[in-house]
Amino acid sequence: MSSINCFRTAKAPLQTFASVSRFRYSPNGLVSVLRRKSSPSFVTLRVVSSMAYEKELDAAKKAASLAARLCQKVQKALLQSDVQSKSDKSPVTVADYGSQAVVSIVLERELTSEPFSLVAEEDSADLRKDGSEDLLERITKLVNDTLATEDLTKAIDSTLTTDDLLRAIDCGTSEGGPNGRHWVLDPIDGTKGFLRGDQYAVALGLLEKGKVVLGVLACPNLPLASIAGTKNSSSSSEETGCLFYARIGSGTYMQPLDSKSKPVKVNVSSVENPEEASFFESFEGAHSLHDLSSSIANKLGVKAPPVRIDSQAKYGALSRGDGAIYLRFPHKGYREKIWDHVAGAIVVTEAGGIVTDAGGKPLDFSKGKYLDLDTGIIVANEKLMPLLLKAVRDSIAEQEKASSL
Ligand SMILES: Nc1ncnc2c1ncn2[C@@H]1O[C@H](COP(=O)(O)O)[C@@H](OP(=O)(O)O)[C@H]1O
Ligand SMILES: [Mg+2]
Ligand SMILES: [Mg+2]
Ligand SMILES: [Mg+2]
Repeated sequence: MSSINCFRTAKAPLQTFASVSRFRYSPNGLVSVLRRKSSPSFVTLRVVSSMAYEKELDAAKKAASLAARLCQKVQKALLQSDVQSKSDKSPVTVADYGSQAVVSIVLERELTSEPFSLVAEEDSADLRKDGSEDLLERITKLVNDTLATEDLTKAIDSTLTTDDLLRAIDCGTSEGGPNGRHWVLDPIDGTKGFLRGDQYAVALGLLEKGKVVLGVLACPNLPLASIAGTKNSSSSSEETGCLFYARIGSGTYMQPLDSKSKPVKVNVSSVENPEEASFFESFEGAHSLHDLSSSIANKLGVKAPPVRIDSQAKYGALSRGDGAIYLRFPHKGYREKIWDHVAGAIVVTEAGGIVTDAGGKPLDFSKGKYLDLDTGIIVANEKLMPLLLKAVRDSIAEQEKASSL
């Protein structure tokens, strides 16, 4: 077992190190593992910096909050004509495109010093088709109005043209992958929830060499108060609008979306007895096998009915302990996208939760746009996870046996 002198900043110049192998996470921030040429078994962990990604996080919070402001405006005035159905039949709205443009413009202006790679859900193909001119004008106006409400460090020298808008939307065509730095954006996660007037989120994360290093979730319709015990949170009349954010090694925080009031550090539920636990799942039965989730919950001994809400707002609610478990089992053949989970995953893990696939493997965001995983995604705290994994295994085995008869 190689001895590791933890967290001493490497004194020797880098060339004496044979290799700087993969990054590791530590309470002190991102560390790199350095192996000396002279004694490869002796490694030095170098704290890359406990303040790593601070300016990226500030930019991400600003971008997601501004994009959420645009979405709130559209949701309020949502006209049926704003709903376009993309070739893949999922409804896409003016706000989806506007939100993606705002995020890429703000990130590019706030982080000028580095190459900018964005993996995002939307692209401009439908907006470039004949007959989309009016829609394009409306989105451009919406984005200009939204940007004008914020003093960006690099002021926008002139209002955006429709070409600028298309370019901003198409910034998001990176494929991601295991090398370098990639922003990952879902401009509106939970489009169906958005159209229904329920939960949705602007979800923005950052990958460094395939690992999530920061995430922001802007959840305009999520109540600031806990939604524990509610069925799907949309009936609440309390103050709504939450911004969750997390940076590797630095915990998860939540603040009201529209105010500068002090953020509070949040932690996942500490429930150890499954009978006292509650679980979250997709509102949409088309997105997750509700019967499998309920059989797992029964096996686990969970008494409370599921809380069904749209989008990664579920990860935000879990990070502050509103529920203890999240179960997501897509129907056969569906491939999860990384933008549906990057931001939510780190918001939960930095709040003390565990996010894995149904086989207990951590999610691998380094393989491009898709998450190839075993069956589904499960989230719980450290105490419940072993029990949950067993209940998942047993339920899936039962279902496979029943379907083979
Ligand atoms: N058949 C399916 N199975 C699982 N997820 C699906 C799905 N069809 C769409 N989704 C994804 O589920 C996301 C919403 O998650 P949730 O079900 O938790 O609300 C959608 O994000 P968008 O709304 O950004 O398209 C979409 O990417
Ligand atoms: Mg979609
Ligand atoms: Mg999504
Ligand atoms: Mg989306």
